[in-house]
Amino acid sequence: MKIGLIGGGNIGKFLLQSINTHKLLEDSKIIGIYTRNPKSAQQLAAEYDTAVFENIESLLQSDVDLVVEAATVEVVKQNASSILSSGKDLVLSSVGALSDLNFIQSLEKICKVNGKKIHLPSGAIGGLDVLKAAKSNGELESVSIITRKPPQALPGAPLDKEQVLFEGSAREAIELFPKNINVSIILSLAGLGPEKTRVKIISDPSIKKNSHCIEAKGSFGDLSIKVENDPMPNNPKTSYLAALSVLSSLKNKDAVIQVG
Ligand SMILES: NC(=O)C1=CN([C@@H]2O[C@H](COP(=O)(O)OP(=O)(O)OC[C@H]3O[C@@H](n4cnc5c(N)ncnc54)[C@H](OP(=O)(O)O)[C@@H]3O)[C@@H](O)[C@H]2O)C=CC1
Ligand SMILES: O=C([O-])CC(=O)C(=O)O
Repeated sequence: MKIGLIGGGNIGKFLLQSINTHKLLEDSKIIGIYTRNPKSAQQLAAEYDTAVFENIESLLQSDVDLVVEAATVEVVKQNASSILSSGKDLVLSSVGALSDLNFIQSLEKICKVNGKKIHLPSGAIGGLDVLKAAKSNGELESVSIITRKPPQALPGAPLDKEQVLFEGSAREAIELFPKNINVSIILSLAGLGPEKTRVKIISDPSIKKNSHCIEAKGSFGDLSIKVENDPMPNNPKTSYLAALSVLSSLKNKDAVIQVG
């Protein structure tokens, strides 16, 4: 599989290392990278044996089979349609871009017309399998997530005391914290949607890990799950698990035996 990568930050570099250097994905290679800063694209290309796409247009015209986005919510909003229309599958890190039902429906249409797929990794959380099963008979009643991060990972957080920075719906949360709460949107997509998914974001100077506590109720019973994530070394906003989940999506996307 020929992969094109957008974004050369934490997740992008992790994928370059895992796929191009350590060859963890059989018969696959990241053949080119597009990122905002051309200098850093050149450096990454030299270090990880890949090419540079000067712009999105050249990525679209290339022969990559699949594009992995590891950039921003905005990049997905601007480019997802043209990537799928150009005949490439898409794997998203910035799943927060899919908080708008109309946008999802328009992408779905493009996928159907072009025979393409969008893969949404579970990111920095777990429990999506439970929510999908629980809502299959329409009897999932409530879903919430409490995200707790160190203040260095959150915009506008005080360094000296714990503070609730946000409480509301997943739709509002991703508008205000697009780099921090993509998890609430993947949770919404598996469960009750972005209006009905309750979110609390807490800045906590006493912790080093990014934790996500998910609770759900329905006719199945109760779910309570806590993930305590080590952050990526260079970006405390991003949990290591988020990067691993993108690699896992790539590994499993064509598996003949699907788990979960
Ligand atoms: N689903 C989930 O659970 C999680 C999702 N995420 C999301 O995944 C995405 C990637 O995360 P991470 O790797 O940590 O982020 P980083 O900030 O480390 O890297 C982002 C990369 O995207 C590039 N970029 C920014 N804007 C553009 C643009 N307009 N066009 C092209 N490239 C651009 C940046 O370039 P430059 O270096 O020039 O700024 C940088 O290389 C983020 O949106 C993040 O919020 C993160 C964690 C969990
Ligand atoms: O990495 C995390 O713990 C969560 C995160 O940043 C996001 O969902 O955007």
